[in-house]
Amino acid sequence: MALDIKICGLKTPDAIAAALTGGASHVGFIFFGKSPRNVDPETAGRLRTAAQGRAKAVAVTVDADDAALDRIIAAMRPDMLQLHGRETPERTAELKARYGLPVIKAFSVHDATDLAAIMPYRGVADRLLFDAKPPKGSDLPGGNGVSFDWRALAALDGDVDYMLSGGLNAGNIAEALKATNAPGIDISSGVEVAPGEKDVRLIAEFFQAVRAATNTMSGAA
Ligand SMILES: O=C(O)c1ccccc1NCC(=O)[C@H](O)[C@H](O)COP(=O)(O)O
Repeated sequence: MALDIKICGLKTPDAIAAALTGGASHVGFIFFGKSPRNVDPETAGRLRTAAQGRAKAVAVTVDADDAALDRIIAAMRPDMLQLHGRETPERTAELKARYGLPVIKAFSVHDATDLAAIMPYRGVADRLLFDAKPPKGSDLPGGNGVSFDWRALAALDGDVDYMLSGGLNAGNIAEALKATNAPGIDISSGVEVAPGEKDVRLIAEFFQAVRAATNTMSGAA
């Protein structure tokens, strides 16, 4: 099965073009005021057109209310919604029904005990995303550029569809894929030169590293 690759926190046409050229399956737009990657819905709506028919455009929100989500959905027309806050299973189901969109639910992980949190979301969220816990003092629930111990995911049932996230970069993606065999990966800070500033060269290098890693793994199988 092909590996899904989400480049998240995109804000410029150049960065989106680099993500699509590299072969991103998903491109993510952040709607969170405190984030250096925050975009307004209208800007995201213009930017996401480049991805039409090439990659899924994901709206990333954090405990957003209906009014904020209505505006995002109307202006951006996302293919998927990513819930990166404390949205309950009930709220997740409600949003899926309200917008008729597939939902990615994010979970923060430190060790295998954190995986118990996913149980009530199974059959509700379409996909899970495992991210590291934010460092102390961070204002951001995601996009912190920190990893968790990937061995925590060894306890997962084989049929859980998820994206591995948190502190990935060209230097560690081979090890991350080897440790987890994740069906999808998600990256933001690892392709930036400063918080919120994507770099087209780093994006290209990340895709190269992913290709090298997956070629090595398929050769070894
Ligand atoms: O990236 C942000 O600024 C952000 C802010 C608020 C909620 C979620 C956010 N990012 C969500 C993502 O999917 C990131 O790609 C993920 O957390 C990984 O980020 P990184 O560790 O920087 O690669």
